[in-house]
Amino acid sequence: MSSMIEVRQLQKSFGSLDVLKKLTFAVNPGEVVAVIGPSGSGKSTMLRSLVHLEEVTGGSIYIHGKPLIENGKYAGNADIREITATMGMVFQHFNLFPHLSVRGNLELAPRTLKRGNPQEIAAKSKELLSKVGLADKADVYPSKLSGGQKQRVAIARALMLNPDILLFDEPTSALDPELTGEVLRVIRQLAEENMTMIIVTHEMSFARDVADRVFFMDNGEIAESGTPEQIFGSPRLERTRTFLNRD
Ligand SMILES: Nc1ncnc2c1ncn2[C@@H]1O[C@H](COP(=O)(O)OP(=O)(O)OP(=O)(O)O)[C@@H](O)[C@H]1O
Repeated sequence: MSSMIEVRQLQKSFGSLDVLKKLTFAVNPGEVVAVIGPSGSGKSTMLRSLVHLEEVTGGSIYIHGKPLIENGKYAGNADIREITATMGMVFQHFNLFPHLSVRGNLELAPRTLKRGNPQEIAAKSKELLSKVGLADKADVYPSKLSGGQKQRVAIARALMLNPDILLFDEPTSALDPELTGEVLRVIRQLAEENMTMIIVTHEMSFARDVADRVFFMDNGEIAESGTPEQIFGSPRLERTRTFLNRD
């Protein structure tokens, strides 16, 4: 089985600050990986590097075995837009376009990339809004939605291009506590449907429940990785335990 995504020796520096220090990992199809770790450990930068929102300073990224980046350089023969379109990203602050309706937000990327005709794209956006429980909000503008609704729109939007992998950067951190459940339920449902996902989160009980594997990032490295039982249960994992107890 080839990996959905494989990362080798990935490095990222901002000036003299080494934010990612030779990260190496692979995620298999259908796997859910939760990434936890202290603030500033490089979790967001790692996700942003995967989708080409950051220029890395070294290492390689392969998507479905196809090189996106090799030895820090964008692989010449790869169509970066095609490869990164196989990944959907959901941000902490939703990043919806305020001037577009909910449906407009969903349909912009597939229309721009000409993924289907307008009728097909409209049918898909309708289907995905139903999936996240927002069928009645298609014509509403983001400013009229709650944070939980905005994040569910963002998830539906990320699904519009049929991504092979979804990346979540602290999807519930900007939400009032009573709104996190509705977003976590959607993510849990995607996990049950075998969507491959990497989820950066501070929701420890959610990570424990939904993840097949947990990465504990510390200071630009994956300090520990293992099943939720190993990460959350083992007294051996000293650094992780200190972090979990502090949180
Ligand atoms: N554009 C940038 N320029 C300079 N430094 C940056 C930039 N983006 C991130 N950093 C630094 O990189 C380090 C890692 O940041 P990153 O946001 O990836 O951490 P994180 O683990 O996601 O933290 P948090 O949990 O607070 O979101 C931090 O020290 C941060 O200040």
